[in-house]
Order: sequence, then structure tokens, then C-alpha cells
Amino acid sequence: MIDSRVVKSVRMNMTEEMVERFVDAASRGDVAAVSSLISRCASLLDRPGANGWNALMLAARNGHYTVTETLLSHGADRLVVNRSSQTAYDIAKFWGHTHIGNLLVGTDDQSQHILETTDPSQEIYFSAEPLDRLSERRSDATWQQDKQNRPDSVFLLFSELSPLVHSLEPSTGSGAQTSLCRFSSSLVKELLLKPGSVLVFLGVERRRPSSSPETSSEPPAWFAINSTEDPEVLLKLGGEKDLFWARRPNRDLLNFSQDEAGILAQARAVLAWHSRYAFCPTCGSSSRSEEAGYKRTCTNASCSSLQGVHNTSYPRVDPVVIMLVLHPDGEQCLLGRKKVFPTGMFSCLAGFIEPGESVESAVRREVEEESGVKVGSVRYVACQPWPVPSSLMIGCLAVALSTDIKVDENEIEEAHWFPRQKVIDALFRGGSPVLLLSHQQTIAHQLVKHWIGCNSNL
Ligand SMILES: NC(=O)c1ccc[n+]([C@@H]2O[C@H](COP(=O)([O-])OP(=O)(O)OC[C@H]3O[C@@H](n4cnc5c(N)ncnc54)[C@H](O)[C@@H]3O)[C@@H](O)[C@H]2O)c1
Ligand SMILES: [Mg+2]
Ligand SMILES: [Mg+2]
Ligand SMILES: [Mg+2]
Ligand SMILES: [Zn+2]
Repeated sequence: MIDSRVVKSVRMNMTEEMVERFVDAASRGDVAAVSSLISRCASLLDRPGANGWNALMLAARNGHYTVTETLLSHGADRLVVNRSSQTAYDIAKFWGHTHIGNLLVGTDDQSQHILETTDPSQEIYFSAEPLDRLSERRSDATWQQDKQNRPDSVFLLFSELSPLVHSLEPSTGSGAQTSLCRFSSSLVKELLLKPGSVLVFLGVERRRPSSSPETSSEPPAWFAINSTEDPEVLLKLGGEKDLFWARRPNRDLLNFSQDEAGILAQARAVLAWHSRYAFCPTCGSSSRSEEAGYKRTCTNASCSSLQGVHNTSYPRVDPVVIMLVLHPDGEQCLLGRKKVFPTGMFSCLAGFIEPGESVESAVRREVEEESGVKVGSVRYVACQPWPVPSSLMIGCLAVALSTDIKVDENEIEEAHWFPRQKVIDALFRGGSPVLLLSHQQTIAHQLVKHWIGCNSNL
């Protein structure tokens, strides 16, 4: 007679073994194995494996859309948490699998599913577009004037390109520490008449899906003003006590909510262009702002820039490649540091694209110029508007063909190959004396996370 405890422990082992097979199949994206195991034993669905993660969490971690969809269709519980109190949604978001995150919260529009890759672009700081730019309204002077006078229009104030902001209580939960100070038209009326004020129309608030279509009133319009008036006088306009000018771009501009960061990037980049192009680049005469701040026109009637379309009259966008270069062994990445970086901080190499150059060629040229490393294949990942003053960072992964490093000492202080584990420690364990990564809101940081997230066999 076999002892009932033996039977029980054998049965237990068999079940544990089945659970491990089930979560492993989900982790590998093996939808056939997942479906067949669920059909044989439905109770496997939410069972956690030995490491405390269940099938839905592992499918979310590794970006397996179809397995996630299958588990949800069998009723997998999206709200179960692992030992770090993370749900499958938290895990998907952390690893940049936006399409899985959307599926888990039910907002999936199937579009990203086709791309089936991690898509960090949705979360890239400075890239949100909460306003409809309504570019077709820029040359409608009557419409613009009406909007400028409307009591619900919002005006952002900049002094020499620094936005007026106020600090937020930490409890806001959005992670934002600062918020843009918003003015109504009555408060800025006089300021708009000052000769040194530049006004830019940013757009109108996008209708919330919940708002009823009959909502007659048009959503509020947003504007940005750059002023040369005394900043202390302008501060008083705000009225509130804890207002300040966000003067240090690489620090003060990285603490806003995603939406405000997107608005800030648009405003600051266009205002920066106005501040540098007060005179016509073609003939040197003064120029004036037109089309709600999206064009500058020369005041010299005989200037050739008035004939046809000239790119000198429109806001600059400077394309910059920024690349995480991977060692041929796939297990190390190339990071460099400039003299101006804080001690121990390393970042991706970057460089302005030159006229007539493709993204891929710029990646290869800049990497070789700055580190001596030759690059083969280049893959686009995501981009980031970088309003300092008006760059567009084009983020790529690149694979090295050579490994010897010889830095261009004019620009790069040092550059090294960093093993994956050292980068993981820096990413998740707050850096180490030898490696501090750039601010999490930079695309350089996102590229490193994307690389680590790509290979799920952590
Ligand atoms: N967001 C991020 O993660 C991140 C990271 C690194 C750099 N950046 C930004 O990317 C930009 C370019 O990086 P870089 O400095 O290494 O470029 P780079 O390696 O091309 O070197 C800069 C030099 O390029 C020349 N240059 C060519 N075109 C230029 C232009 N349009 N404007 C200014 N200088 C130009 C100048 O001589 C300048 O000194 C920097 O301004 C920096 O703010 C952003
Ligand atoms: Mg360079
Ligand atoms: Mg560079
Ligand atoms: Mg360069
Ligand atoms: Zn001119």
C-alpha cells in the first residue's frame, strides 16, 4: 500500500512541474504549448512559477502579444501581483512593450501588434502631443486674434527661453516635480504689446474621447510668449509664491509630466529659433514673425528669400543621431563621456547629421570620429525632440565591426565597452562608481533600457 503522503508529494511535484512548463512556454512565446496546457489543466492559468511570476507576467515581460491575448481570452487575472507588487501591466510598461500594456488595459488598437516590437517611442519624454497643432489656422489672423482674447486660452511665459514654473507637491503621483505656470489672456495683454515679446500659437487641447461630440465650445488654445522684460517683474505677474524660472535646461526641463514636456519642447524650440533669427539669414535685414510664430519674413522688399519657399524662413530642427553601439559579441555596449559630464557618467555617442548624409552614414561617421570604432548595421529605434535648442535626436542601435577604441579627445574624454550586467546594475541598482547613466528622461537612457529589454534572457 503506497503511503498517501508519497502519493500527495508525487502529485504535488507533477503539478509543480506542469506549472513550470506552463510559465516557461509563456515566457518563450510558445502559444501552442500554452493553449494545450490550459486545455488540459485550466487551473494553471494564474499559478505562479518558482520565481513568483505567472504566465501573463512572463508573456508581458518578453513582449509576447499572442500569448498575452490567449491568456486573457481564457480569463487570466490582470490584477495579480508578483513579489515586487508588479502586475503584468507594470512589467510590460517597464520593458517598453507598449502594445502589450495597451492590450492589458484594453486600449489596444491592434496597430502596434503588427509591428510586434517593443515600441519605447510612446514614452519618450518631450514627444507627447497633447495639443492639436492646427497648422491650418496659423495664417488666419482673425481666428488667431479671437483665440488670443478668449478667457479660456492658456499662455506660457518664458524669460530668455526659460519657462516660468512652479514646483509640485510630491503627492501628485505623476512623477512630475514641476509644472508650467499658466496665464490667462487678461494677465498677458500688456506684455504682448511690448516690442521684445514673441508670441507663438502652440495649438488647441485635443478633445478627450469622453467629451460629447456636441460640445460646442472649441477646446482652449495654448500660446507661448518669450519676453525680454525684467524677469523679477514678470515673476510678480504669476501672483503665486513658489514660482521660478527653469533656467538649467539639462536639469530643470526634465521634471514635467509627459504632456507638459511635449508642450514645452514645441514652445522652447520655436522660441529659440526666433531668438536667433531676428535678422534675415539671406540679406541681414530685420525680419518679422508671421503665421502665428511659424515663419519669419524679411522686411527688405527686394530680398530673394521673399521669392518662393526658403527654409531660412521656418523654424530650425537639427537632426542628431544618437546610437547605442553593440559589441560584435552582443554582450557589451559602447558608452562615452564628455568632460562636462558628472563624474562617472557615460552616455551614448551622438552627433549632428550633416547635409546630404543619411542617418546610417551619420551613425557610422560619428562613431568612428568619436571612438575609432567601425560600425556595420544600424537600426532605428525611436526619436526624441530635444529643445536645447532645437534638436531631433534619432535613436539607433548599431553593431560594431571593430572593437579597438581611440577617442577624439577634443570631444570625448573616455569611452569603454560595458558588459551587460554592469549596465543592468547601473540601470536598476542606481548606478555604481564606475557607471552612471544619463537621466532617465533622455533617449540615451531609453536606448540602453531598450537594448537590455530586447534580450529577454536576463
Ligand atoms: N537627449 C539625449 O539623450 C542627448 C544625448 C547626447 C547629446 N544630445 C544633444 O545632441 C546634440 C549633438 O550632440 P554632439 O554635441 O555630440 O554633436 P557632435 O558630435 O556633432 O559635435 C558637436 C559639434 O558639431 C558641430 N555642429 C554641426 N552641426 C551643428 C549644429 N546644427 N548645431 C551645433 N553644432 C553643430 C559643432 O562644431 C559642434 O561643436 C547636443 O547638442 C546635445 O544637446 C542629446
Ligand atoms: Mg561628433
Ligand atoms: Mg558627439
Ligand atoms: Mg558632428
Ligand atoms: Zn532678407
